[in-house]
Amino acid sequence: MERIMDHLAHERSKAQFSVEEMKIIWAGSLHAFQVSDRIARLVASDPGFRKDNRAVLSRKELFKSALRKAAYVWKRINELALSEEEASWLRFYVDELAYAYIHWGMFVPAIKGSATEEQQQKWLPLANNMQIIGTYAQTELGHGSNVRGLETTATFDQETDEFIIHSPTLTSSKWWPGGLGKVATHAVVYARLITDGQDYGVHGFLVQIRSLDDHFPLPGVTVGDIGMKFGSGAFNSIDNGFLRFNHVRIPRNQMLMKVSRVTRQGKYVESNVPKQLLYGAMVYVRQIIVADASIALSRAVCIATRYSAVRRQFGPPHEDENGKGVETQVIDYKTQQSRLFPLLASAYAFRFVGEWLKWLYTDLIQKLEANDFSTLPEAHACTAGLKSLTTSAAADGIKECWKLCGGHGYLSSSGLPELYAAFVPACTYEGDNIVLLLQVSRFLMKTISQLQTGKKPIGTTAYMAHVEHLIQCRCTVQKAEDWLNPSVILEAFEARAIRLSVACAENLTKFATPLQGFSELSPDLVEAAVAHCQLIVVSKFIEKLQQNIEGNGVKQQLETLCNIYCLNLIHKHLGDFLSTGSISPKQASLASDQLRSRYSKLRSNVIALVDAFNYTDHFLGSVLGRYDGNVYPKLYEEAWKDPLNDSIVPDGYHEYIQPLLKQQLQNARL
Ligand SMILES: CCCCCCCCCCCCCCCCCCCCCCCC(=O)SCCNC(=O)CCNC(=O)[C@H](O)C(C)(C)COP(=O)(O)OP(=O)(O)OC[C@H]1O[C@@H](n2cnc3c(N)ncnc32)[C@H](O)[C@@H]1OP(=O)(O)O
Ligand SMILES: Cc1cc2nc3c(=O)[nH]c(=O)nc-3n(C[C@H](O)[C@H](O)[C@H](O)COP(=O)(O)OP(=O)(O)OC[C@H]3O[C@@H](n4cnc5c(N)ncnc54)[C@H](O)[C@@H]3O)c2cc1C
Repeated sequence: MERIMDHLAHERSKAQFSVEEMKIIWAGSLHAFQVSDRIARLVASDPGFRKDNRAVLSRKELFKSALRKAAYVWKRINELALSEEEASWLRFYVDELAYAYIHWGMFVPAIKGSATEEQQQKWLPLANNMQIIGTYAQTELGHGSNVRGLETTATFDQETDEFIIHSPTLTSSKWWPGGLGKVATHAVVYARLITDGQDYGVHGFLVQIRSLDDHFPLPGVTVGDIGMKFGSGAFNSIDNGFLRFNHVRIPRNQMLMKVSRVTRQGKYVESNVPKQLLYGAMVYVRQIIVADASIALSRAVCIATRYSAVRRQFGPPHEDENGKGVETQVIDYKTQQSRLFPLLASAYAFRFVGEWLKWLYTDLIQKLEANDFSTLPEAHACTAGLKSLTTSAAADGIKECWKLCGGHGYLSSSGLPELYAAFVPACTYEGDNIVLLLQVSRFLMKTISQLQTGKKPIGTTAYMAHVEHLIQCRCTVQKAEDWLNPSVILEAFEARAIRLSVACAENLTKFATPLQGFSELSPDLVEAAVAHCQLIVVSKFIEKLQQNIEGNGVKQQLETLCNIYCLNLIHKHLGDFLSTGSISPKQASLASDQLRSRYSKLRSNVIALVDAFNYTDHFLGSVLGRYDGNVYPKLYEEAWKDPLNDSIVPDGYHEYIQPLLKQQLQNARL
């Protein structure tokens, strides 16, 4: 036991940089670090936030436990008079999916984004004080991705000055909204607005669904939970629900009227803001999900890295720091490094691109407030594309981390199965990842077509202004070290991205209609979108390194991580880089050489690099990822806690095992 604890300490002593300074870089600022650190410790030390028994709870127990915790979170926020920032950190570190995620993450932002000032003044105080609990009811049984295909209707009745909300078909039943099944009192419901016999498409409406007195559904409302979801724990603590309306009436002023409104006379009036603002809550949540992807991936990587340093298998006998003969740490196998280190680099890359995306979103909001809508298409493309890219990579990465931990990774106590089950739906919710990439490709094709009109591309598409150069340039790498030059990397990624996009644009012209072309070429368009999004991540990582980065050795570690992130992408997408002529086969081979050498350079720092995430053992929730590396005794201890071990002889022995054994014995005697 002692040896293992010493082992991680020895790993930490090998770090070539200041972990404390890296913690600040990871958190985003000294202030963010201090607040998050304080709240993380507060949560970890409070027995009310225990979560180690989640995997063995039944659905009902799990749900009730999540309700208790959500109420306790609210109590502590008020008792401690936490600021909004501190409250968000508290919810984050409690790490229990509950209705509050949708209430704060979607219901409140939907009101902020789509309601008029007057409506906000009425509804936001109620929501902010949790006097009402809200959900975001968009998806239906028959349509999720295709929002324009939603079937729920909101028909204006001029006589009573009300909307009649109705579910005309089974497929129009709302299906999936979180917190809807058993908790929410109100919902932002997306429905087709019909007035004067005309259908004006999907709009948002604020609808009360349960009584504030006895919590029963209001007349005309049928509501319930959609059932168990993948994995133990994970999303089963939340009540994703179904909802049907039978001619439910709401006052006219509960239509969210920022984008358009219906007058007392039933006239439909559009305002001067783009109708896409109706989808504003989705843009908001997508940028949060990118931040969440870096968190989820970094948790898994932290677990797999610490465990890989503790675990020993095979190998020529080595001497450890105390001169004892030991087997090889699995982290020293090159295959383990080539699977794990790019994931560590991705966690950092996604953290930085998430930080940038948060800035882009804040900038968008400021512009929208000044009636400047010019950056909305780019913000939509970036949030959609990066949400897709980072969640797909993080979900795959978590699964890889579980395999990197061998058999023990499959145990609930490793924390990895639940982390995977809780995170993988991020590839679907808030927009299916493929559908979102197709949105990005549409944006790219539009940008390319506008190049011919002389319109200058801006922001993340600014590189497209150099299309002529990027289409014919040749990568200058001649030796492995040349791959450490950020401008060489950037140009290779820009060339690959634009060449894939231009090829799609050219191929699209060969079809009878753009629609047919888009459909036939959609796999290619998705690849072009991925290349563009990877370029964004690469360029934001490189930009981060150009900032003033303090701390002993911190910048050097980030440079190594950046190199690994980029070179591994080249390695993984070699087909793209070679087929577009962005690099040559010889340069690809030099990139692989450089990648191997970066792994060796990173090796002695990896434990410190995961320590820099500053995750408490409570938050990690993993025996394999414990800070002290004391894995084996704790695994044994955890095993004893399983309810099956409550009794020596299992329940069911007398009914099913004993008679069987006796029968065999009798048969043998006969
Ligand atoms: C120390 C460490 C530090 C840590 C830092 C901080 C950590 C923070 C961590 C936080 C943790 C929080 C964890 C969060 C986890 C959350 C938990 C659970 C949450 C679950 C929520 C799930 C909720 C949902 O799923 S809600 C339902 C979402 N549904 C969808 O997304 C549907 C997808 N479909 C669509 O979006 C559209 O319908 C679309 C775009 C596919 C269809 O488009 P289409 O072109 O057919 O139609 P139009 O609608 O007509 O579009 C025309 C036009 O508009 C443009 N456009 C489309 N969408 C948008 C938009 N959103 N914004 C702007 N513009 C848009 C489109 O591109 C077209 O443009 P053109 O120019 O005409 O081409
Ligand atoms: C855990 C969880 C929580 C959720 N929470 C909420 C919530 O709070 N509120 C809410 O309203 N919704 C919620 N949802 C619903 C979610 O937003 C939708 O499931 C999501 O938008 C995907 O839509 P879909 O299910 O219709 O998938 P579909 O669109 O039916 O996708 C099925 C397949 O078809 C493919 N496909 C679809 N369209 C195209 C296309 N045009 N081109 C190419 N391929 C295509 C997809 O890539 C996918 O492979 C939640 C979902 C989950 C899993």
